[in-house]
Amino acid sequence: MEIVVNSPKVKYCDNYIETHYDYLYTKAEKRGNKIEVAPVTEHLVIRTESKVPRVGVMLVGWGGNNGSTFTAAVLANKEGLSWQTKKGVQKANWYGSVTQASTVRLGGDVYVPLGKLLPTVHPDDLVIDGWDISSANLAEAMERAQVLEPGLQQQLKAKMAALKPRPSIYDQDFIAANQASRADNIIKGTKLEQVQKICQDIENFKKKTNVDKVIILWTANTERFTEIVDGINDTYANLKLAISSNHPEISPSTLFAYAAISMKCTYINGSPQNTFVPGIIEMAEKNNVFIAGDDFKSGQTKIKSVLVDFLVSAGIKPTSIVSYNHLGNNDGKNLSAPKQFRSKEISKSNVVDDMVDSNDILYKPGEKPDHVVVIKYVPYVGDSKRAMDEYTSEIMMGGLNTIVVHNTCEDSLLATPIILDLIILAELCSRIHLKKQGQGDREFVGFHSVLSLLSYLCKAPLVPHNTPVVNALFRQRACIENVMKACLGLPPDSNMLLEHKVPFLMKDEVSNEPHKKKIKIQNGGH
Ligand SMILES: NC(=O)c1ccc[n+]([C@@H]2O[C@H](COP(=O)([O-])OP(=O)(O)OC[C@H]3O[C@@H](n4cnc5c(N)ncnc54)[C@H](O)[C@@H]3O)[C@@H](O)[C@H]2O)c1
Ligand SMILES: O=P([O-])([O-])O[C@@H]1[C@@H](O)[C@H](O)[C@@H](O)[C@H](O)[C@@H]1O
Repeated sequence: MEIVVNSPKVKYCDNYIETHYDYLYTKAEKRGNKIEVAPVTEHLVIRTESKVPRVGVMLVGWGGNNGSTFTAAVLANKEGLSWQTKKGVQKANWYGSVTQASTVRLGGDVYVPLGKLLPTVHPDDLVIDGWDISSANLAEAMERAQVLEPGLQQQLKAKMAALKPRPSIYDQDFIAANQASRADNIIKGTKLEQVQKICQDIENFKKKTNVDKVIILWTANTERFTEIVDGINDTYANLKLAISSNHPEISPSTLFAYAAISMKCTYINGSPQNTFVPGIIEMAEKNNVFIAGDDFKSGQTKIKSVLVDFLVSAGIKPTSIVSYNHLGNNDGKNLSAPKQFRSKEISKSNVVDDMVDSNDILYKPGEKPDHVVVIKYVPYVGDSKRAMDEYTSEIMMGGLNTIVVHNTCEDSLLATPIILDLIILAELCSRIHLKKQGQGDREFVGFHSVLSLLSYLCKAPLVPHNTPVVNALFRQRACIENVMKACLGLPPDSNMLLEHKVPFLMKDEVSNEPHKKKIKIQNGGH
């Protein structure tokens, strides 16, 4: 299925799609008791390279529940596998992926898969590799994860067994002590030597697979937060020196990010820790490399960013949010340690700030709902995360409304499609370049290195300095959809549907006779 835009503003060239796009937005400023508002139009030229490269993905934590499940899902979908379950035959699919299983309205009642709006990497074509502190091969990891049905695992076993994670950087100071028993596959040496080895691994992977681009994604365990120390990790130069001097406060995830950026590879953080210390952000900006994160937005938080948005935008005041969950996978085991839980608690707690701050009718300055996050490790339930949420809100005249949500799922089957979308959308963004119209031979430029367009997929979106954090889920999704439409010269869906409301815009013009309501009078009723 091919989308062809009929517009003088859209040019289909051999290697790219080019559009002349008027980007409209509004500037508003409070001045005393006045608010000054001005519509702004930026006349842009947007160029999207249409040749999709051969993409390699290197997962840090490849042998984990998410890493092994993602790899199995790519193979199972590529081979069109199906397997017997107690409810019948199940076929491989990408449910939960916004690029593969969600649609966007092009116009009228025509909907297309979001991932088909522009040329994007096909999941079947991804080449996967990675690192793990555990030496288990991917078949052993898949079995250990207890996520996928045996009928599927059996079909994948041989191929997965051939995949072996590369030795990784292990630092017991950053993840829970209970992870030490897994650490039998580590790179010895100083931090600089470890970074150099990671760079060699990336180079080796590129040569072995002949991929055009490599994206590196952290799906390893949650680390404790790194302390931001002036002179150590506060600038790119200091970070470089700190690594050379083997400073203990440089985490494995920051070392991976440093290596990735050194190799010009996009780096994505699927966990909540602050991998992106200021020195890394400066390094990414100076090297014009994408970084994105933090912490996959997969389940309980995703629902929260919809429910609170609904409540606040409906003028209802959430006053207490209690998010409890328990799970029994290794992620849960790692999070049972206080410092690692604290990283997750932070990323799960800030997700309502933008919605609360948007409504000063409900909330006084600085006022927030009570918000509690609880995570418990219960080995027996494995990857089947049980989440229970209670939302208490004030409604009018002193009324209270309490919403309780119970949500059970295989956590890794929620995170795996998020990993796919992060990879596909990050790669697409690397092929989009813009400039202002009328700038002649001025260079096209790409998005800012901090790829906030991926916020939809992250609990704690990393954004460029001094720019707003958006957590409301459908605003985040609209950002992705509308940027992709802009690359086709198409306007955002305003949802006004005036073509169905204003007679002279309606397809079959209707008479302007006032609409006579037929009111049935029954029993002389009033
Ligand atoms: N729904 C979800 O599963 C979900 C949602 C949001 C975030 N996350 C985050 O994703 C990450 C992975 O989740 P998971 O369920 O796959 O966990 P997991 O424990 O099953 O997998 C993590 C893997 O990372 C490995 N590892 C740990 N430190 C490493 C290092 N320094 N280098 C390389 N490998 C290392 C471990 O050996 C393990 O195999 C966690 O940080 C988790 O908090 C998961
Ligand atoms: O994405 P989400 O469901 O809000 O949050 C999840 C937590 O509830 C879970 O305890 C943790 O193990 C997962 O890594 C994930 O972060």
